[in-house]
Amino acid sequence: MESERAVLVAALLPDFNGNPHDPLDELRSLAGTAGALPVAEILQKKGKPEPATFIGRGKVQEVAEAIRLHEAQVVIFENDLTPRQIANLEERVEAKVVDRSELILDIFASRATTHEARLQVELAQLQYTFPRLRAMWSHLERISGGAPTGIGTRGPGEQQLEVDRRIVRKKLGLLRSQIAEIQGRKERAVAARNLDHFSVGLVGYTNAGKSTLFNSLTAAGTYADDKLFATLSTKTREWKLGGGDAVMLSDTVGFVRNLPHHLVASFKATLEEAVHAHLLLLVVDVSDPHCLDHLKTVRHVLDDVGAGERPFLLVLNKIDAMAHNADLLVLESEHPDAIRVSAKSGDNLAALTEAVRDALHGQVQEMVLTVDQADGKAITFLENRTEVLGRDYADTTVDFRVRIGGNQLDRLRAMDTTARLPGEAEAPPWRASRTPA
Ligand SMILES: Nc1nc2c(ncn2[C@@H]2O[C@H](COP(=O)(O)OP(=O)(O)OP(=O)(O)O)[C@@H](O)[C@H]2O)c(=O)[nH]1
Ligand SMILES: [Mg+2]
Repeated sequence: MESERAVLVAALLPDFNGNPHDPLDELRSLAGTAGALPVAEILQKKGKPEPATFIGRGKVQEVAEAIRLHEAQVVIFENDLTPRQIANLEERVEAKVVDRSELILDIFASRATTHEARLQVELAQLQYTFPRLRAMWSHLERISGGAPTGIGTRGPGEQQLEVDRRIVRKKLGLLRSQIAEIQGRKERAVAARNLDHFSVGLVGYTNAGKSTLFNSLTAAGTYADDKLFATLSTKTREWKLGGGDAVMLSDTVGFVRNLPHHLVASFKATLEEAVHAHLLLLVVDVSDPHCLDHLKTVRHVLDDVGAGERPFLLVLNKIDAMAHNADLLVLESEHPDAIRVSAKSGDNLAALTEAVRDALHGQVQEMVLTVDQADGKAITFLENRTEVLGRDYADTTVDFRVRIGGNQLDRLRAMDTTARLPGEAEAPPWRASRTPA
């Protein structure tokens, strides 16, 4: 299929949070990922958007000329537009107009390979379209010569709109319940797995090399590609660290600046799998001159999904392809424990493995657990699964002094025994297990 020729447009408002030196940098790669060929770029600095067309009248003219000159078929906006603005712009420039959210939704739609991801994208797209139905219809009416323009607004168009709305609402409900069902099943599986294993999540900006790293570390065949959002669904495999140690490693969807709101909402559960990981590997592509911005974005999204406080290791990837990068120096001074690797060549992956192994063993704590003397289940577990350093008998209870791994402790708690940890009843298991007894 031939690429659509695209004119890229950005209105730089005071709250613009992209790259000030190259404001269209990200939109360019998003457009390329969606299969468009950017042929012209138009910028406008503005204090606030024009209500009708977002950019000013003169700029609209410029866009229309660029379309003619470069024989472009589509205009892609860095900004999100209202349905009315899109309709107005399309009329004036005589080409299709797409905004940033639509573009990202489109990419996600083309990438969704699992059932769950397809449902999630469909939900996000419908949610995005829903408030636009009215504008879409009146727009259609206008370009079809203003079909049934009866008195006021109660024409067939309005009835059609109601029907459409009802259909969409029903469909939204159906999608939500289907997704909830899949996710419920998955959550239970993840929870069960996390009790048995130490889990590690790969997170990072899209195209950072997460899947490549995942493949190198687990010798698995996950789809890696030089495209944004190559991975939409979380994949988990065992990662053998050597010396009999193993953790569960998860590959996840990449992040990008200003992810459309609906997309974050419908992918929240997928992103939240990262929340449940015991350790996050935050992968940064240091061959990208904007890697500091990318890291900022990633931390932002992690905060959004409630994973901002998870323990993490910073992984500086693509050191083989690194040019001089001022951002890298900043990163390394702020994160002295960051690990430089090349997922592609395998360089320094041993150091990464070592760091994860440290994190795994760092979880082992010495603590005192009190159990009832009659609680055979707890006592058997402690005797067989932990290193018992001492036993102190009281009337009906016994205090075990043990060295116990965090996941062992979680498992013990899930078994519903009488084992208790003084003063930690309120704390979540993983935080608790890190607090020395
Ligand atoms: N030079 C170099 N390229 C790498 C390295 N690691 C990954 N790449 C390339 O970077 C591109 C993106 O890799 P992926 O592993 O798909 O990235 P990702 O983070 O999974 O991307 P999404 O799933 O889209 O978020 C691919 O073309 C990889 O071959 C590396 O260490 N060095
Ligand atoms: Mg990937």
